[in-house]
Amino acid sequence: MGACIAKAFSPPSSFQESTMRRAKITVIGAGNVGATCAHWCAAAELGDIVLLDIPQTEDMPAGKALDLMQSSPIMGFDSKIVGTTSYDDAADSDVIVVTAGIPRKPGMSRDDLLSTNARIITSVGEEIKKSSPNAVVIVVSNPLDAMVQQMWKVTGFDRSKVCGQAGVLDTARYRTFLAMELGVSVEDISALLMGGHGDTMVPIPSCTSVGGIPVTQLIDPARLEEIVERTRKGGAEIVSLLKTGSAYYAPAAACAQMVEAVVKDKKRCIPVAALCESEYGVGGYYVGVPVIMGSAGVEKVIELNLTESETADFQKSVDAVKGLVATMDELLAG
Ligand SMILES: NC(=O)c1ccc[n+]([C@@H]2O[C@H](COP(=O)([O-])OP(=O)(O)OC[C@H]3O[C@@H](n4cnc5c(N)ncnc54)[C@H](O)[C@@H]3O)[C@@H](O)[C@H]2O)c1
Ligand SMILES: O=C(O)C[C@H](O)C(=O)O
Repeated sequence: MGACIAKAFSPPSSFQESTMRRAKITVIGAGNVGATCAHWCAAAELGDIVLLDIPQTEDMPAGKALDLMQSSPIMGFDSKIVGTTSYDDAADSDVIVVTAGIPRKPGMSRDDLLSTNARIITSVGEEIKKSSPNAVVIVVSNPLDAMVQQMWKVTGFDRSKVCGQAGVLDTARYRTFLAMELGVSVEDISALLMGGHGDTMVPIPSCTSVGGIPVTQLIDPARLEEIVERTRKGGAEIVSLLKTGSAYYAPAAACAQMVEAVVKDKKRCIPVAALCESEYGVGGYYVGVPVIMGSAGVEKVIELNLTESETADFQKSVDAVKGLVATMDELLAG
């Protein structure tokens, strides 16, 4: 009888000592956006995931990580997910998504989060600098453009390694509304929005098409402006519906797309909050622009020829970001 019992599987040592390793993805902030981002990244098997939150949350990150792991046999993924409150577990991450911070509630603007979240980003940035000096850092916390600027300043990382998620989400909202308007597949809509993650975001109609057809041939200017306006206020629309916080499914999916661009070196051409120096004459601020994103992070900022009115709107958006960064610097100095 004993001879029939199979021996416990013991992999050959070459299996155990494999030098291949999966990407290490850390998501900081295990709340709505963070946990959902971990979910999308695991489901797409982008790498092994560390879900990190503050010590006050005690076992919450471990609970969410274990719950996610237990979905793996059903969903069919082998990513490992660890929940923690210690940066030791996040050491030497390849990609870090930062969702730490408070979300807004109805009646608040993203800018109302500035003071609290700037302090949170400062402390998170100091930990990242120590524990994962080679990571590509994708900031999500709001107000986005100021938070990513602060993360870059605190870590001192190369500008290619620190970026912000906003444009992928804003563009996805725009594509969703255009598809709803035209009754076509979202997959056939290609669009670009630039500028800050706020009410001043700038649509670029010459870069918006439906199955290759310029959108301006399918939707009249007045209706298109209404759709753009709904997109600009897309975050507030979700906040007013949810009442307890802000959007997370689409934002988390947007983060996962950026993580995928890095871990698979996809060279995606997507809108990202990137540090623009001479580009677009911005002079050292983070703002949403089209970039090439791959394993090195933001590998190139693409400079477009904008029309006169697009340039004026983009400048207005950049000025709003500069004003917010100045206020943040004063708050942090005070
Ligand atoms: N850029 C975007 O497109 C976008 C989209 C959605 C949300 N957001 C922003 O993302 C942030 C998170 O939103 P949410 O809905 O996940 O909020 P949430 O409250 O559900 O989760 C935030 C988590 O961050 C944690 N946290 C706080 N301080 C921390 C620290 N120092 N270190 C680690 N973790 C910390 C909290 O404990 C909490 O679990 C908000 O600022 C929100 O405005 C941005
Ligand atoms: O609107 C918010 O506060 C969250 C996020 O920036 C969004 O656009 O959904």
